[in-house]
Amino acid sequence: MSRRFGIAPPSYDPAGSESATTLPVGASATVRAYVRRLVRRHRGAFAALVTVNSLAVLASMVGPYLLGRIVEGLSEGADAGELQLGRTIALFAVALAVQTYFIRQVRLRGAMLGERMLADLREDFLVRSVGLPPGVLERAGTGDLLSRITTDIDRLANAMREAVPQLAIGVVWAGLLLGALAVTAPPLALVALIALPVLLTGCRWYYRRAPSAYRSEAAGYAAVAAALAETVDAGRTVEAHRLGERRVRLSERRISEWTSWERYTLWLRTVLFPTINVSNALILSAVLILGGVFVLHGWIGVGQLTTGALLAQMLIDPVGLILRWYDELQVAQVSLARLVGVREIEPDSGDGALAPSGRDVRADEVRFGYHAGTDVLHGVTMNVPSGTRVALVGPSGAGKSTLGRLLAGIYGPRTGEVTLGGAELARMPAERIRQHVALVNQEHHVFVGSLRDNLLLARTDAGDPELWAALAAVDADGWAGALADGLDSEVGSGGLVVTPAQAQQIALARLVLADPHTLVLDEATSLLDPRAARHLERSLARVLEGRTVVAIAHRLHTAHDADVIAVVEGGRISELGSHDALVAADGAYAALWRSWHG
Ligand SMILES: Nc1ncnc2c1ncn2[C@@H]1O[C@H](COP(=O)(O)OP(=O)(O)OP(=O)(O)O)[C@@H](O)[C@H]1O
Repeated sequence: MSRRFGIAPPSYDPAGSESATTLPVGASATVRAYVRRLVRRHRGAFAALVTVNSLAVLASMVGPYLLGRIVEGLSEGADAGELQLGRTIALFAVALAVQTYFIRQVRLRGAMLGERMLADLREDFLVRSVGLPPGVLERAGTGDLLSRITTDIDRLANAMREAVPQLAIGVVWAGLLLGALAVTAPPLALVALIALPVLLTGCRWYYRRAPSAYRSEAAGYAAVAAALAETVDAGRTVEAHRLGERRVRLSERRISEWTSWERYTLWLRTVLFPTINVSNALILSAVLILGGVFVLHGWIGVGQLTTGALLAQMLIDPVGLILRWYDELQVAQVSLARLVGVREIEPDSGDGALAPSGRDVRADEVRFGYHAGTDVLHGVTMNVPSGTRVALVGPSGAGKSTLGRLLAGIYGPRTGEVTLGGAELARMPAERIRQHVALVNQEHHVFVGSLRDNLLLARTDAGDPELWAALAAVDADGWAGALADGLDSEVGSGGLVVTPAQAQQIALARLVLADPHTLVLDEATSLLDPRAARHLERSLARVLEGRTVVAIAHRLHTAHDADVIAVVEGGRISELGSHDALVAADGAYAALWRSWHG
């Protein structure tokens, strides 16, 4: 290992301490299978690239071959006439022109192949990420997925555009040169291979350490940037608490961790590059020295030696190309594994035949946790009959939102079941669940597009009268009607800037259109001004009318109005009953009510 000589890798590994990703990372076998499929899909383009590349390499061999013939002729005492110098020069010029043409073709086709593979990869990945089950994304958070879509795709873009085509070119190039060497002077081909063990040993040593070291170096740099950015962002707090010195020490520690990885990767390169140079020198000197000996013994001609030496010299370029891009490919492999990992998540399918026969929602002995081994809900059983209003109350972190998401079918329970009209939600296709149950939370995103597009998301077949009716139901027909382009008005970033209250109305209008009979309401701890909030509550009340509502109540007056209140404490339902019954029972809810009311 590297501890035996040179610099040992730093003991602190920032790559290892990055927050654990919750989306899976593809196993090596899966990544290899994906690459094989990708190559197979583009086999025609690969074959064309190999063909034009071979033609370019073959044309490049004409020069050494012609020079070898001249040297051979001279050594046999031929005169200028016999050497046909004019014809040789013309042939050389033609070969050069052909080579130039095909090299251009190689570049063009290489770039096109790279772009096509990249487009395929992007498409594969994006299609799959859009189809991820909502629970998976909720659990993993969008950060991990976003970093895969941005950083990992960027890293792969470089590999696809350059590394894959260049590696294919390098391998074909080196192979053809070695083949030509074997045909011209078989003993010289063997001699050229003398350098191989040196090269392979050096590369093996380097590539075993380099990928993880570069990852750690990159993570170390990210940690430096994060520490500095945080210090600047939190400037006032740092000042107020006199944290300056502590922040400087933290930055210094991060910088020293990063530079120790920089030093380590530099050390790796200081071993690799000389190894490559030594192998190159070894190839050429072995061919020249041993080739000279072979000529003296008469085993090969001096012309063969000339051609052989030139071909051996030409080998340096493709070998350099292979090593350079192999390095790049190692880094890309890590990103590819992260992308392929997303493809491994089972898409949300569900049992198409499963349909609810009723509107009652039931949770039965439900246990659920976000991480293996730690449950957030510990055996919750509750019944939400159609048309009732249930309020979930309890301390922060008790599991109210989690229970709400299970009742809305976003997550499936670890054990136990949640059913709607007797049908298990976890086995129902997401599309069908959405027709019956909706989760309403505080996020009211307005997508870039027309107001109509934003509303149609909820029900693609709705006509304009229905859209206007939905807007009227949430009190939004006034401002929407005043827009110059009506439903065609562009909203979202770049278009009309809608106020937070209007965004909430658009979200509620979508809900009216989707018309689910059951709503799980993760109550908005509204950041709106009181007038807008009152306005919105009126609209919301109209939307809720006649539906089953499970409200996660952050304000107790929501609970007061509910038919049934469930007190959630430590992942269990500790009390269940109407407001009056629970106040009379004088338990946890009564205490909460008194403290809030008092
Ligand atoms: N996406 C998530 N990933 C991991 N843990 C989570 C996630 N969401 C919630 N938790 C954890 O589950 C527990 C219950 O959280 P939950 O949000 O359901 O509680 P809550 O009663 O709704 O709290 P609050 O009133 O503060 O929203 C908490 O310990 C919380 O940290």
